[in-house]
Amino acid sequence: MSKRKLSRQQQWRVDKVQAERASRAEKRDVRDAEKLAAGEYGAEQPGRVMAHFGRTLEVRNAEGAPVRCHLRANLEGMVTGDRVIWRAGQEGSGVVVAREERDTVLKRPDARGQLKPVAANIDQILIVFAVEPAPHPNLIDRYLVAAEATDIAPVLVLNKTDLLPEDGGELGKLLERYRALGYPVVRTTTADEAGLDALRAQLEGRTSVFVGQSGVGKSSLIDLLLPDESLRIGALSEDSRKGTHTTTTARLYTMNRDEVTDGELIDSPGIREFGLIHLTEQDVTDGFIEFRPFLGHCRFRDCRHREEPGCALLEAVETGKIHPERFASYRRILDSLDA
Ligand SMILES: Nc1nc2c(ncn2[C@@H]2O[C@H](COP(=O)(O)OP(=O)(O)OP(=O)(O)O)[C@@H](O)[C@H]2O)c(=O)[nH]1
Ligand SMILES: [Zn+2]
Repeated sequence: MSKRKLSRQQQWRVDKVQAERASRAEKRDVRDAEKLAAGEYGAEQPGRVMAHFGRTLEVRNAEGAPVRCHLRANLEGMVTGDRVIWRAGQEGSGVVVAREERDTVLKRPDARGQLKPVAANIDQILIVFAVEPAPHPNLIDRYLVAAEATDIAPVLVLNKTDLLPEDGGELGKLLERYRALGYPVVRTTTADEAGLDALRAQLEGRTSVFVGQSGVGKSSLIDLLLPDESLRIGALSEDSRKGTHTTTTARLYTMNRDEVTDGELIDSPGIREFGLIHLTEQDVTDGFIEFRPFLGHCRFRDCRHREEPGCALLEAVETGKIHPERFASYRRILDSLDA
């Protein structure tokens, strides 16, 4: 009895809080609508979301300057990288009135395990690995599968090439295998001036994210690419001092060199960990791009490509059209899903 009463009271409180929130949002929307109608906001213009803090967005205007904007109440779920339409208000702030269609979207599971967008309009995922700690080929394949599932182009970045033996070693051979599959491969080292030249060329004119296991040098690379580092680190630590969640939300950085904009990075701790997310068996099969010509050609329609007679994938491995190590890696990733 008392339990039911309590829960009814709780329900009442929840309803009240929600009603108040809706009413506030509605009032703000009415105010916005009035201001828009009264011409208090400027003309519609394009912008890009650089960061977001709840319903407040940092939007980059056409001149590249940041503008603090709020969202109209009917808009939801903006993420860093979104292209938006906004209108300037008074005192340098603005209001976002629409979101443009996304080319791509990167998702991550939230605390409840549901996939949520974290960044949009990314052109390429840079999978960083290093001579030290050496990558397990299985790990590279896992990242590639996760990238293929997003439709964002993956690029392999081998860092710490200063530690590579003269002949390129095993890693050199491994890289050639991925290059033969059609993946771009870029070599970097933070140990010499020209060590990032190839990477810079790959980043030019595109929006990129860096992913990869701990210790491969992601921070070192990003620090060199964004020499305005003190600003970046300052912003992060200031936010964490305030105890907000800002450090975990993604931010878009523009790389400026000699006054020329040569590329954009979207970065956050969550994005760096991308690739170790949950995958389905279908994602894994689709993520091995060289399997594609053989899929659908197995004798049995429900072939799981284990020991089935007439398996087109196993035949392709036999005849050397699929590398046995890639196939073994495929099996290992599938087995890890079952576990
Ligand atoms: N020899 C060599 N060492 C490097 C190079 N790049 C980075 N390092 C070193 O590798 C270590 C790890 O670099 P980080 O940049 O912290 O790696 P990270 O990927 O950001 O690691 P997490 O922050 O753990 O995700 C540091 O001691 C760097 O100085 C390189 O090109 N050559
Ligand atoms: Zn098969």
